[in-house]
Amino acid sequence: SELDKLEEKEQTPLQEALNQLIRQLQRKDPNAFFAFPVTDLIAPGYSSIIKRPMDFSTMKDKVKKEFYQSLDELKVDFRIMCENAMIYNKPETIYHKAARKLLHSGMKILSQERLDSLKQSID
Ligand SMILES: COc1ccc(Br)cc1-c1nc(N)nc2[nH]cnc12
Repeated sequence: SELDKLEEKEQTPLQEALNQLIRQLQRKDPNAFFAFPVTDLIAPGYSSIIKRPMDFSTMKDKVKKEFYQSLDELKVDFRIMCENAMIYNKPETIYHKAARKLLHSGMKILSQERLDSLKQSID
């Protein structure tokens, strides 16, 4: 019914774990450079250089739509997001540096040990 469509769907344990991880990762992006998609207006030619754009808002949308079947799939998108910034932006730029730093801290948050123990809590 119309009401059913409006009512929020219950989050699955996987969705809760994914959203928790995204919150932890976003805290490592204080400038919010990775909060929303990069546009060609912000970064000229971006869409012709970067084949797989990714950002935190897109990750959250994928969680909501249950596109992620595992925690590891989030790790793939996170790495792509950081690598995109290091491909498009030259090493001396603040965006390249922010991406390298974010990737480094994010890989700790998404370490195999952390994901394995989170997986236990989901099963
Ligand atoms: C959403 O992107 C931005 C938002 C605000 C501001 Br200021 C810069 C960016 C941005 N700019 C560039 N050149 N490369 C990026 N990689 C990820 N973010 C960016």
